[in-house]
Amino acid sequence: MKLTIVGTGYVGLVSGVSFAELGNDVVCVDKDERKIEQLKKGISPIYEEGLEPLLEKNIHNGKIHFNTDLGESASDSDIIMIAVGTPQADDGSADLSFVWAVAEELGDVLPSDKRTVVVNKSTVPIGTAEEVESIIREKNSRVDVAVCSVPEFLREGSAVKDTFKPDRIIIGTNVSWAKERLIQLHAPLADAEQIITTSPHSAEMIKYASNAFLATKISFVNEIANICEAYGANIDEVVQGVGADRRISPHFLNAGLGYGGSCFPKDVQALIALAKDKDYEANLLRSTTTINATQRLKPVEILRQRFPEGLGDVKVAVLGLAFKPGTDDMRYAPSIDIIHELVKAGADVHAHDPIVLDDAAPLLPRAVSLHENIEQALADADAMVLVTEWDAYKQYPAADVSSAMTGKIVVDGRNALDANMFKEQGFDYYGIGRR
Ligand SMILES: NC(=O)c1ccc[n+]([C@@H]2O[C@H](COP(=O)([O-])OP(=O)(O)OC[C@H]3O[C@@H](n4cnc5c(N)ncnc54)[C@H](O)[C@@H]3O)[C@@H](O)[C@H]2O)c1
Ligand SMILES: O=c1ccn([C@@H]2O[C@H](COP(=O)(O)OP(=O)(O)O[C@H]3O[C@H](CO)[C@@H](O)[C@H](O)[C@H]3O)[C@@H](O)[C@H]2O)c(=O)[nH]1
Repeated sequence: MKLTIVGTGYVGLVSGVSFAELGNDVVCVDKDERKIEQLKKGISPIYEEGLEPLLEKNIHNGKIHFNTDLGESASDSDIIMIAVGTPQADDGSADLSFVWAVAEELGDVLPSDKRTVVVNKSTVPIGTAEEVESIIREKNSRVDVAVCSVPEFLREGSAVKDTFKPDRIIIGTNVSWAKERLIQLHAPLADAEQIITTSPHSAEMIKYASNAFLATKISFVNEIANICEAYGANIDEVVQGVGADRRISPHFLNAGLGYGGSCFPKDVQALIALAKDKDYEANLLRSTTTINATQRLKPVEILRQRFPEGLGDVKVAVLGLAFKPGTDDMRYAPSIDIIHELVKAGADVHAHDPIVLDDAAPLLPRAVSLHENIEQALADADAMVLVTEWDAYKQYPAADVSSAMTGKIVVDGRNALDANMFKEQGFDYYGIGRR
């Protein structure tokens, strides 16, 4: 099939490369000329395992092309996917201006003599597919188009794997020819029972509900971890016991510094705003966000207690800047808030990340020192705070941490370190819900 994908962020690029790998002819379009120039050379603008080899291979095979102009491929495509950003607006709702702009453009370029499926892959409020279709039809009343919702569920850091091994594919449309075409496109990726067809409204809600549930699961386990701490119970043992109930499952129950990234924070806010538009107060989701905002500052709270005289001149090594391992994405990363708070309190902060340093700098206070190797960040530190659980940190010997640092305080914000190893080295170890 011939596909055009609009937007080459995580979703557009990973989908484009994956559908090309499956034998489709793909054109990825982005307004960002610099990105398109890089992509034409096989350079991925994002760090994502397994993406660049697939990109190079499919450029070489001629299955994927890149363009800044939507018009060139749109008139010839069987399916056009919208994968542009839907960031958070000031009132918490989803800012749909990029989606509306693409809809306007599609109204100008879609042909009247060919059936085109337009797919919304971006995460958007209920009713957006309908609205995109009316914008297109207002511009061209003779157009033969069906606008559908096929939300994306990939995770950063495992995006390629998730695309080729999805738990489910949601196809939201009430138009039978569009449904058939979309089932045919996605069939190589999933078993028939994994392909769930719904109305566009339900598909749009499935995406928000999935992210809101997962975010709430994280805030739930963090709340339980905080209560564990107060009473001396251990969250690892508690999760093992709770997660053994198959109705709950042990997955996505890692206590830590809460969720960050480009999706959960904005999507939970967008769902709260969507409910409010219909006069419904989403109280559970509000609690999810409140717990999350407090949780990320736990390391600062712990250090304040350890240094009651204040953090002035206390040297703190912060390990990990990206919002999670396996990505260079800094969007809503806990490290940003933690470092800002530490610097505000007068601490001398030295940070490290194996992937993201230069791109992180503009988001951090100027006073922070960024280091390319772990040893430099740890040198003479009074305390170490692990923010992102990169393998490099998990594998770093406690004895080496001990010899590099002056102090003996370690705050393991992701419960990723071996507490006993650190205790054996004489450290005061602080985990989340585990001591
Ligand atoms: N990042 C993820 O892991 C993920 C996963 C699932 C769903 N989503 C959702 O998918 C959507 C895209 O997310 P992302 O992280 O890939 O986005 P992103 O913001 O990283 O990238 C979007 C791209 O779209 C381009 N763009 C904007 N307007 C354009 C236009 N009119 N024409 C052509 N290109 C245009 C931008 O230049 C940018 O390169 C969002 O709604 C997001 O919530 C993201
Ligand atoms: O048990 C857990 C699991 C995750 N996290 C945190 O939650 C955030 C999100 O993690 P993850 O879901 O792995 O990454 P994302 O790439 O943000 O993916 C989420 O957001 C995407 C965008 O909508 C969806 O497509 C995915 O299905 C959904 O998992 C990160 O900060 C993690 O550190 C925890 O604190 N505890």
